Amino acid sequence: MAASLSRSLSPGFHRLGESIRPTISASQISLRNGRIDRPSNRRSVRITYSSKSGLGTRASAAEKMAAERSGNRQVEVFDSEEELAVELAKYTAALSEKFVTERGAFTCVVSGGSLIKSLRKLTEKPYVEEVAWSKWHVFWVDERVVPKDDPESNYKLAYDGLLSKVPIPPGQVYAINDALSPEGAAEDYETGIKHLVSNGVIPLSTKTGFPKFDVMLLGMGPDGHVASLFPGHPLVNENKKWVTFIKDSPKPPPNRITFTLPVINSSAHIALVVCGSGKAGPVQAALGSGEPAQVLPVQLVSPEGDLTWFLDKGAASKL
Ligand SMILES: O=C1O[C@H](COP(=O)(O)O)[C@@H](O)[C@H](O)[C@H]1O
Repeated sequence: MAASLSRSLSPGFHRLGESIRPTISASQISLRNGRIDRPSNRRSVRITYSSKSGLGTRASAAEKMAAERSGNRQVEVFDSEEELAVELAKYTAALSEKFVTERGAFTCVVSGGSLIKSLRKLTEKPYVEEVAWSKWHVFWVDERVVPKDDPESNYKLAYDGLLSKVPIPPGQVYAINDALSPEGAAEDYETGIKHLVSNGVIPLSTKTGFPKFDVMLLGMGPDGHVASLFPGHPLVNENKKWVTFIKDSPKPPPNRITFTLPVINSSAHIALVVCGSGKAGPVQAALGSGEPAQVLPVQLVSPEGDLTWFLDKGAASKL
């Protein structure tokens, strides 16, 4: 496992519970089995929903079990990506404070893609100075098996956009070994996580026996893929491994490793961050009344902890 950067220790962050939300008309939102909650002092629409997924009638038993998990589900819709980014930084910093206070470490899993740009506010004041970066442990939910300086590398994306700008100790940034084959890199990443489980950095879920990360900050592709789990691909059904590989990714590059759904769904918190009207269809399938031709991976994201959707108006336009 590789590491990437180093700087000094920062004091803890103390902003839990503060709230600044953007404006959107509640009349723009409707949701099957959902409830719109818009207190007068809030500037975004918050939707709390009781239906755990939009799986419809085609769901398998495993899919329905995932849909029955018990954490809170919340949807936040923002007027713009800029406003979403402000709130995402606040959410992430608050979770960092919570877990650092509770257990002295914060395990944060990131995806690649547009998510990283939406984390940019963490590199600005007050977060850059006040978050307890020295306690962070950073992982990738998926990674392309390419060199770390390749433009396709999720590590490079995160390094350039976030990790090079905040003082996380290099030994706590867990990149893949890109010198290995996809099979080897997946096995190596899983071995590294097992080591951190045995060290007590990552707990195991008492419900599932899979590693329980504090937060996963996930993006979603326009086809409804999350991590490198693509619609209709057999990897979606992997239920034993923690990390697996794909050599025929429909989105280039073809060679990738990815966390499996049981690991994703064992998380304490998941943020699904989705922007743009090009992604409104899968958002509708997961949260609204859409019935896609096949079950989409995003519909199977159902953590035992809390799930918060961060949507801009475009992504929420079909709700
Ligand atoms: O290939 C990937 O795509 C997804 C979605 O990316 P986006 O740019 O459409 O947000 C990303 O979440 C994943 O980590 C990445 O490997």
